[in-house]
Amino acid sequence: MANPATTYPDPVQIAVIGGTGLRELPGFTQVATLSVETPWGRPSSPIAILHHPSPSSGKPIPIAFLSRHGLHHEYAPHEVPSRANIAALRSIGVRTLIAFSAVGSLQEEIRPRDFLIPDQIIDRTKGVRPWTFFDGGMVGHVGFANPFDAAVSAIVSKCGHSLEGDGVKLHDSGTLVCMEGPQFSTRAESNLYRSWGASVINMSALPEAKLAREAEISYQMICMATDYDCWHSTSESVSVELVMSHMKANSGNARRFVGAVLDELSKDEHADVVSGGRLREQSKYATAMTGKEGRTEEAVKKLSWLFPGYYD
Ligand SMILES: CSC[C@H]1O[C@H](OP(=O)(O)O)[C@H](O)[C@@H]1O
Ligand SMILES: Nc1ncnc2[nH]cnc12
Repeated sequence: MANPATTYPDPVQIAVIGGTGLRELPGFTQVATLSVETPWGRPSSPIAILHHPSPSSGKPIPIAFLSRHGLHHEYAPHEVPSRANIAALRSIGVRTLIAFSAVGSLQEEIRPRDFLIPDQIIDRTKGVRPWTFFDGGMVGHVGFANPFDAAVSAIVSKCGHSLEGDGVKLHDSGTLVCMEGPQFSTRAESNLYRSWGASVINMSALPEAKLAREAEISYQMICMATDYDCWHSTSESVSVELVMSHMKANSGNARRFVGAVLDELSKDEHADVVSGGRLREQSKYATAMTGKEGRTEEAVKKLSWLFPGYYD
């Protein structure tokens, strides 16, 4: 499209964050490109609004697409402006977020090019990434025992299995280690994570998943293994070349998988799941602990941008 619109009139409930090797979703009609400025700065890329026909009603369903590392992969994992990304998505109405990630495998049976839907995360980031919206005069605590959304995960899982036999191999659960990077792990670290029973490793799930939870957005990551990290005795250790070669070779399957998930989420029968009702107003109560006298004007202003009406 030569000149897509710069505004979109309706709330956009579903979004995809594309990671390494998945910087766009071809095959959809792009109807708008939004540049959103948030109190936490600008997102890592403009937000593309894509139209996707609902398989149940035929109605066009809007999908937001954001590129985690920027349009040209210019943001390292620790530089990704996750607060701006999540705030911008929430501000346009997003309540369900599918995040894609290239990961290293920590288990023999999770082979390069296999997909995995994680259900747990171990945080190995180093506290250098801003990781909460609730600071500077508004304290808030949200539950994170289950970092991913079980209802969305069940839908993603069904879609992945429907593509099996067609080149897609899916693992339904697993623990994801999110490390700081940008350097890859040492062999001792890789073996330590294996001894903890972890399944896969990346540098991107956090703070993205935590911020999505604070912003009341149901979040599920789809991982695609691109290497055996550096623990495997017979495989070559992870490198950018190795990651990109598997990503490139399997990008058709990755896109088909995400497309199938969007097809399914766009069905009327999932309207409740997609609208994120389970988390609605969670953050209003999570932040109610700071008395009005203790709140700073700046924190209230920023959080009121994210949650209009919560602090009136
Ligand atoms: C290029 S290898 C390391 C890089 O790949 C993954 O990116 P993403 O999660 O955005 O697909 C990993 O998390 C690292 O950022
Ligand atoms: N081995 C690895 N470690 C961290 N992030 C990755 N992304 C892809 N492979 C990875």
